[in-house]
Amino acid sequence: MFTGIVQGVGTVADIARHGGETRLTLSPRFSLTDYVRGESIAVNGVCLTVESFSSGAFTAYASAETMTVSNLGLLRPGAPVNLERALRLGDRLGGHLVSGHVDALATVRSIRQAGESRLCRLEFPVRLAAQIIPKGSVALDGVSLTVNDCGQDYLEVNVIPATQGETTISGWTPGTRVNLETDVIGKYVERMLGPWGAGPDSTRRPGITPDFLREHGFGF
Ligand SMILES: Cc1cc2nc3c(=O)[nH]c(=O)nc-3n(C[C@H](O)[C@H](O)[C@H](O)CO)c2cc1C
Ligand SMILES: Nc1c(NC[C@H](O)[C@H](O)[C@H](O)CO)[nH]c(=O)[nH]c1=O
Repeated sequence: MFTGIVQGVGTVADIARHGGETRLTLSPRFSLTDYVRGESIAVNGVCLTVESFSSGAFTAYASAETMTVSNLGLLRPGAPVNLERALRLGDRLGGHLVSGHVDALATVRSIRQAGESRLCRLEFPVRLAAQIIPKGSVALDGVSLTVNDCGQDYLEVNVIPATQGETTISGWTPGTRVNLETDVIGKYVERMLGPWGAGPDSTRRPGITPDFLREHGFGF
């Protein structure tokens, strides 16, 4: 688990393709020394397992699925990535609970300056709409952000100067593809509500209607 409080940026040092799978070598641009083989590190919000490490870099092996679902498949040598080590029990939960399982790619549609902040609007697949709510949290490229505003296929986040300075978000431009992880609690709530959930219009299930109640013995 992670919290979406990115610890620093790293550089993609090497990309070695093995069919659809890929071995990534990543160099943190900050001090990261006490690695443990097998530990989890979120790279742009994608949970990866540390395979090997040296003083200035570590390697992780990404599956074909991971490379397809996330933007790791779009990276080129020299690209910057957000890095976060796994949450240690007892640490402050400064962001929100992030699993490191990316749900989909979102696309940056517009960026507006608002004072020193940047209002970024991104488009996401409609199937995720029920899991994204105003003032809820999302992880975008592994960064925990509050949803300012949202609709069926878009969300807007306000990126403050500190976050711009400590993450790759300063490099976003319209068209940038970003890893989106929705709030894990929203996923469970949606699943538990099952057929009664309020999905997006295109997938809406029947809901609790007077007819539904009558059919199930709640006559009135
Ligand atoms: C603890 C943990 C470790 C993971 N390690 C890897 C890994 O080494 N390589 C990989 O391709 N995917 C790994 N994944 C899955 C990966 O994060 C996932 O496929 C993408 O986030 C897309 O959903 C891991 C997931 C978790 C939760
Ligand atoms: N919730 C918002 C944040 N949170 C802080 C970032 O997650 C953090 O700065 C980053 O992970 C680097 O450590 N930042 C915002 O700009 N906007 C938010 O809504």
